[in-house]
Amino acid sequence: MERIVVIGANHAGTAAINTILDNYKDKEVTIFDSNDNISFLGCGMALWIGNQISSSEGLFYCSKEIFEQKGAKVYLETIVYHIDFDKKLVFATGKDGQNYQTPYDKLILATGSLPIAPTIEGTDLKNVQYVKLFQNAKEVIDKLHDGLIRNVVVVGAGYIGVELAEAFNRIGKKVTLIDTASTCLSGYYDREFTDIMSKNLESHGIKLAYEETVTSIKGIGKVEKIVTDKHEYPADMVVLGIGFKPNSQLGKDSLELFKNGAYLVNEHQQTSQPDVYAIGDCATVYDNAIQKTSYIALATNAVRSGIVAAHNACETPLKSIGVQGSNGICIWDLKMVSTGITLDKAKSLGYDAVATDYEDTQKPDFIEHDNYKVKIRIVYDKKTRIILGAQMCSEYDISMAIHMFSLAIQEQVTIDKLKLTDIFFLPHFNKPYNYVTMAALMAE
Ligand SMILES: Cc1cc2nc3c(=O)[nH]c(=O)nc-3n(C[C@H](O)[C@H](O)[C@H](O)COP(=O)(O)OP(=O)(O)OC[C@H]3O[C@@H](n4cnc5c(N)ncnc54)[C@H](O)[C@@H]3O)c2cc1C
Ligand SMILES: NC(=O)c1ccc[n+]([C@@H]2O[C@H](COP(=O)([O-])OP(=O)(O)OC[C@H]3O[C@@H](n4cnc5c(N)ncnc54)[C@H](O)[C@@H]3O)[C@@H](O)[C@H]2O)c1
Repeated sequence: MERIVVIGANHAGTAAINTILDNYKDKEVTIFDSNDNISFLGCGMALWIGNQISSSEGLFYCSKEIFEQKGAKVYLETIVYHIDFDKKLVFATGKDGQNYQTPYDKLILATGSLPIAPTIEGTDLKNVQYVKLFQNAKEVIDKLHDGLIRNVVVVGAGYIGVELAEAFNRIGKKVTLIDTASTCLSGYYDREFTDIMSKNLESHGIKLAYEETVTSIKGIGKVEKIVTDKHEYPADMVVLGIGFKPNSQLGKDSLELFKNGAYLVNEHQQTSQPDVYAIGDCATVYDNAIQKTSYIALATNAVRSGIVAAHNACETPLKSIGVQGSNGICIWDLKMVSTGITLDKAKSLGYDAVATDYEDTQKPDFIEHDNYKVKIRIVYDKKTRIILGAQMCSEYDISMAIHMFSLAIQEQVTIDKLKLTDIFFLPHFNKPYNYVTMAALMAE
């Protein structure tokens, strides 16, 4: 029986494991994960902290028991500390001290990512929190319950930072949001969109501290304030959300790596050793927007790469079709979605890129209720006309529309082709001259 070992059983690992166990009954699957839980949806953390959901119960969709019922051997709270890639052996130690030396025919690395730690004084103080694991969220919530936390400073105004700033504000904390960049969500949207989010955050009382670099975190035993190159802010809790780095410790000396340290994989999710696959946040993706290998840490990418690796590891050839980094955020009533690259990023990468913008209400004016404004930007290459990215925001749920742009980028569709694309009309949903068509028609 072919032996498949999977290291890491969160989103990427879970997708790979379920695909193997559900489709290939003739495989012996062994799973190691250092954590005591599987499949925690980090996206629920802000909802849980902000009291928008009553408990964390629904934030898991798989378990050790489910894998075991399907026939896998599962070792949780067991750290893999070494892999002998020549002898094809995985070395691990359990919480109880038990040692494992497990041979494999195929190995799937799903070790994910780690939060980036800033190299500043004070990160070891009490109440300086990273927010990645279920345990991190629980610790934050337990501390919030003791009533002594009033001022929360969130460092990093990316997706985690903005979502958590809202969550802390919702439960009555005084929140300061710091970023070195000149705006929030700068990796995902152009300024025309991020300004709307900044206004949204400010209007709810969140203090924005952009273009500031944290120089130290101060306190005696526990955090008391945070110092930047421009100001000081009182802080009873500091949350660090300045991005993820791939966790490629186990294979860094044996496998080829991308410039940020992620395992470099091909379209079959194979690393530089053909029997070793890497998936999710520890691996690269192929970014269709820029037609290059890249790194985009998202649960959706993790799941898809897990499915691809599982089939290939089980001798069913399957190619990854690449990703566009499609993403979304909802802060209070403001929904923002994007895919591909922003105009800023396109220009910085050397594209002769331009954007076409349009703003309108979602539905005809005679629809008097729930008829919100929608703002759209489509970024495209002036020479090739190929769509490079799209951004949308509204109080209306426009999220599904971004998927069309995701597919358009994947398939290298031009802005001109979009002009006359068949988009249906019904007043309950949209206008005959809808904003997607209008934005495309107005392209230079
Ligand atoms: C607060 C928050 C909100 C998020 N919201 C979203 C969202 O809304 N949408 C979205 O698409 N993405 C979101 N993400 C990102 C998403 O969670 C990650 O992209 C996803 O978790 C990646 O999955 P993964 O399985 O590749 O890696 P990870 O989730 O990092 O899992 C890696 C697993 O490997 C195990 N492991 C690591 N090293 C070892 C070892 N040596 N031995 C044994 N086990 C090991 C770890 O215990 C872990 O279980 C969010 C992340 C956070 C933190
Ligand atoms: N809604 C979602 O889809 C969602 C939600 C949460 C997280 N995620 C994903 O999880 C991953 C991690 O999220 P994240 O928010 O940590 O990363 P991110 O890349 O979204 O944001 C990091 C932010 O930190 C800032 N930054 C970097 N160094 C800094 C420093 N020294 N001081 C202050 N600011 C600094 C950056 O300018 C950026 O705004 C991302 O890939 C993200 O897309 C997605």
